[in-house]
Amino acid sequence: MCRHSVGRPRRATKLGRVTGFAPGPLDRSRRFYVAGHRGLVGSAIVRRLQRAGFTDIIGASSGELDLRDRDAVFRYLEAHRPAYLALAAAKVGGIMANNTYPVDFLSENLQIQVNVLDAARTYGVERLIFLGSSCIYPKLAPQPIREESLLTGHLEPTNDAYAIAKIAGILHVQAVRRQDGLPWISAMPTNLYGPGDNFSPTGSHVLPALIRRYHEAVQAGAGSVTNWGTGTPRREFLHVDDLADAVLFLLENYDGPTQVNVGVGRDESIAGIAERVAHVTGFTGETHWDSSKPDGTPQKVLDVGFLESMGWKSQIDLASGLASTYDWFLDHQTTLRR
Ligand SMILES: NC(=O)C1=CN([C@@H]2O[C@H](COP(=O)(O)OP(=O)(O)OC[C@H]3O[C@@H](n4cnc5c(N)ncnc54)[C@H](OP(=O)(O)O)[C@@H]3O)[C@@H](O)[C@H]2O)C=CC1
Ligand SMILES: C[C@H]1O[C@H](OP(=O)(O)OP(=O)(O)OC[C@H]2O[C@@H](n3cnc4c(=O)[nH]c(N)nc43)[C@H](O)[C@@H]2O)[C@@H](O)[C@@H](O)C1=O
Repeated sequence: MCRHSVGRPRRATKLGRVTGFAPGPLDRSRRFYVAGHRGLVGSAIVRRLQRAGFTDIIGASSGELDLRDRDAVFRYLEAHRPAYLALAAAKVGGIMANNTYPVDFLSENLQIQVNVLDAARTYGVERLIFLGSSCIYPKLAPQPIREESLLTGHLEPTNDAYAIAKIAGILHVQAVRRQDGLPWISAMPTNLYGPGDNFSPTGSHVLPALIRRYHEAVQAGAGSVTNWGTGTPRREFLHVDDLADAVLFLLENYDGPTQVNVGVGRDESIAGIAERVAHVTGFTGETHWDSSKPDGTPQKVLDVGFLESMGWKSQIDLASGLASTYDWFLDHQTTLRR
């Protein structure tokens, strides 16, 4: 097994932030593997890396490389030997998909993570970022949610299986840091949206679902739409291009065991979000709520103080992000991936 130690000795602070050690810029000519490069997040990371001048970015679709296949993953890493890796491949879905298929969300994500992280360790990936999700935090964590809230309470039942897989990923990265001294890190994004999202009516997250629903209502001349739940839960939304920027920022500026929250630090009710989407799509009818569908966690907004203390802040406000995502949806309606 290859064991690479990168950088000078480190000293951890309370949040695990490292003092006296700066990871520094990544070498733009070295190979960067973006696992999940066709997804919402992976494709945004590729765009960000290209803009930053990376010249050797690799990826493989799930058809070309099923990351649940351990032998295939090891063969891929052995053949390609990336220096850097962003793990943005996962089984991902909204509240209904998570609630309906918990075994798939637990099992597939554990397999993908364990295979990729083990192979990356074996073949000496020097810098790696693992992506989790804000659902790793307890359902009733104090808001805004700080990184220290991890493992302090019960999870939201609609996504507990997915959350457990993601928590295992965080621990996996921390264990590699402890055992091998590699400067691998984890980031926990809040709810994301943007170009390349999954707009499936049943499988997607709320924003793409509402964009499609309101758009189709306008097209059909419908007088009302019905959304899931009560509309009272509160969520925070980060544009995926901001997340991709944070991913590169963290790889170049952060080296610590604590998973880093990535968000905007502001939330809004789902009913408020629905009003925004109605406005963007030009829908003027009524909105109804189907309370037989799950609300999920009542509120989820991240404390982003840790990331902001390092010098990063989100740039894309929800109004303009929503407008550009709707434009993207209009341009890609006929070629949506789901
Ligand atoms: N979307 C969101 O709101 C949030 C996402 N995240 C995290 O970001 C990461 C990426 O999510 P997102 O981009 O939204 O998800 P997407 O569903 O858009 O993309 C997931 C990607 O994973 C790949 N993938 C899935 N299963 C396999 C497999 N068995 N083998 C190979 N590749 C596979 C897919 O490849 P292919 O296209 O080739 O099939 C796809 O490109 C996840 O870790 C997720 O937890 C975190 C917080 C919020
Ligand atoms: C990112 C995050 O995403 C999921 O958790 P979630 O935050 O609950 O995400 P969601 O976007 O699916 O729903 C947010 C809220 O919106 C309401 N809602 C209304 N109408 C629709 C609707 O049509 N579709 C959806 N999906 N939700 C709707 C819905 O009832 C809920 O109250 C998990 O996958 C979790 O694992 C995870 O990581």
